[in-house]
Amino acid sequence: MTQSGFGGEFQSESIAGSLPVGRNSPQRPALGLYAEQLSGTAFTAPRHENRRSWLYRRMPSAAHGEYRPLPHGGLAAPPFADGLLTPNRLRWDPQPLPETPTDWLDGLHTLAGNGSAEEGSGVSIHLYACNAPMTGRAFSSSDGELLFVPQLGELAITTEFGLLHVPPGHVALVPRGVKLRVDVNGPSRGYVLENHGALFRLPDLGPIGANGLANPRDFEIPDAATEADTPTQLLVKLGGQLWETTLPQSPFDVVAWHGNLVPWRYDLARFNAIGTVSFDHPDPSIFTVLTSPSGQPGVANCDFVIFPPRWMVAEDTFRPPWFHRNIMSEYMGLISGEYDAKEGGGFVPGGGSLHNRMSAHGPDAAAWEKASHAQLAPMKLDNGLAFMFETVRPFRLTGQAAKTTQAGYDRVWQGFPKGGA
Ligand SMILES: O=C(O)Cc1cc(O)ccc1O
Ligand SMILES: [Fe+2]
Repeated sequence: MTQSGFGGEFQSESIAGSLPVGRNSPQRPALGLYAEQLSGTAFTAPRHENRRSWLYRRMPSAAHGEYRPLPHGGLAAPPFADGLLTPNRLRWDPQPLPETPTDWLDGLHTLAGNGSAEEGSGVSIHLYACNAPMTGRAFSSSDGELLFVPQLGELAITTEFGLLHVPPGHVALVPRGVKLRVDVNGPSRGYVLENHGALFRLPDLGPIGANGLANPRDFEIPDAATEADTPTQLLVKLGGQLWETTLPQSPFDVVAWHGNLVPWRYDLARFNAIGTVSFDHPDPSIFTVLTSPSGQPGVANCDFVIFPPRWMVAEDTFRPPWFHRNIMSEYMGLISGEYDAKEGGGFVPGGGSLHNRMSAHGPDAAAWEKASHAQLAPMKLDNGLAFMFETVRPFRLTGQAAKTTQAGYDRVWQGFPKGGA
């Protein structure tokens, strides 16, 4: 990957001279290629929000037959007509890995969602567990951009813009409508956040200054690459429903492209964590990697937040997350290691938890006990990488999610001694 940046103008050509210079749609593009625009925002979106790219390809995407609905079973898009909305604190074990060959798309199911994919608001949370490459098929979602958060196994995501290798500890984003194929080389598991709302961007830094958190130069952009022609089953998701059609050619036939709507990958180890050097536990917004604004100032449709390895130095402070009730809703996952608010077990890599709008949560009794009596020397938290999808709307669960919750999660907040005289 030769280019990096966030939201900038990029360009790539796999054959010299295939990218038009100084224009987008020449009368006859080089090599008999077809010029095609892909928009991520309305044509008339303000310039600082406007995202689109131009693709120069062997066959126009339009050259396909009728789509037919294809049952999948595990996928849905909000609003879920019968989705469970609950104030209960919920937690899930990691999904079991498949025992028979299962590719990424077959191993994908929707856990929760909010807003409306059709209205362009909210998010869906999908989980995947798979062990086989996607062979002879390609997928794209018309419902939203896809943020991949692998937990086990490296993903090789072939996209129309080129190839992304995404091991655990990295994340990747594929824009809405961009065709992709996910290949794996062993048991693989992870999380996918589908953003139905305003496109993810880097948060403003305010008084932090011009540098810090996720720095734009660390977002890596793929190089244009094409594949040999092979008949391909093309699957698109619209409103949670899969549709399929067969192409005589590979959809990964883009010889050159340019624009500011691109897939990228980001190594979470590059995140420059900022924290207190005096006292008190800062709000977790300090760890925002990406934000999708809701339209209301300062309120996110969705924030993608991480809890990376870092030094804890706060004096006279309860250092883990405090007890809280949050107007925003929090889905958390664990990529590796442990999470400092949960010392009592049960929140393990590949698992997840949900604390919906205003649900009381925070340290479990074991974490509270330990942190209340800990010697407050500077201490490196270096065993763990957790993340949070924090949204303005509460999550509704799919049927599959509601059926698979851990029993007895409420018990982690039992056994506190009563304070007061
Ligand atoms: O609930 C959680 O563990 C996530 C979280 C972490 C934190 O440091 C402060 C608030 C918060 O919701
Ligand atoms: Fe929380």
